[in-house]
Amino acid sequence: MLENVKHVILVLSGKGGVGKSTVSTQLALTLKEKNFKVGLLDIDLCGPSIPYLLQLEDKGVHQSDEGWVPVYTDQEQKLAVMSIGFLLNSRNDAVVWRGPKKTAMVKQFLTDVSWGELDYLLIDTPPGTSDEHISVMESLKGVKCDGAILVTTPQQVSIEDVRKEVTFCKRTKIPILGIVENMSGFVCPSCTECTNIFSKGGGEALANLAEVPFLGVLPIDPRVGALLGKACVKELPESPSAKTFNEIAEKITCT
Ligand SMILES: Nc1ncnc2c1ncn2[C@@H]1O[C@H](COP(=O)(O)OP(=O)(O)OP(=O)(O)O)[C@@H](O)[C@H]1O
Ligand code: SF4
Repeated sequence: MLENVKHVILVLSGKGGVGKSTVSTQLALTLKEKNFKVGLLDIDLCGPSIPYLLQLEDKGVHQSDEGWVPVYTDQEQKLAVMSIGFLLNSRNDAVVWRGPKKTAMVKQFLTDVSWGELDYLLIDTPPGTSDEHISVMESLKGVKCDGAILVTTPQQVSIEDVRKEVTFCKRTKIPILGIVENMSGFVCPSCTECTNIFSKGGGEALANLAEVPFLGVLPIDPRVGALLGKACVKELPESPSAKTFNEIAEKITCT
């Protein structure tokens, strides 16, 4: 139920493993730190990683008269989370479903979860432009979707895939809020020097080419990978990643 959800934002990536779930999770935690009421919906049915990234793997959802009650990360109920991972018996269980069943599940997530009042609902999608994306777009018809954040890494192959996502968004008329370049350089844990392992600036170049906003760069920072449930902006406030997460949150919340 999205009636009382003010803003819906999709997080997309063309390729797997580029850090889309990390960006979704940290963005949700950043918005929570800024005192917004936030929801995080993980519709990556085959590889749900949000329960792990938020250390909620032992949690389950239950049904109420109003629908599925999401899992809250905190007592004040400022961050609500829903994932297929909460419905599986074990983290080793796999979802081996065909398209129509996946589509039905995604629709159910959008219609049957009792989100309550939310300022922002972030939807972490599976990589690519598959059934799940298309069904989310269909289910979101009539719902105000603010747009999509596209996550890429600096390598050419990832940039090419995100280019397809740009085309997908334009075709399905989803506004693009901007592109984030993740794993852009490596922050050494010993001296915090940032070294560019791969080429840099591909995400920004693509953003310029596609005429969409560039939201910023996030370096590979082992400290960020290890945060698991903790907000980067709170735990590592001086880090380059915290700066970028704050900037992205500001850009999103002022539109
Ligand atoms: N900026 C970063 N610094 C350090 N580690 C990172 C960073 N971004 C992502 N990671 C790590 O890389 C791995 C993959 O990230 P994540 O699960 O967010 O990717 P994804 O794009 O959502 O993958 P999937 O294909 O499962 O959807 C995780 O172990 C995560 O902790
Ligand atoms: S980045 Fe810093 S700590 Fe890491 S190897 Fe280089 S100089 Fe040493």
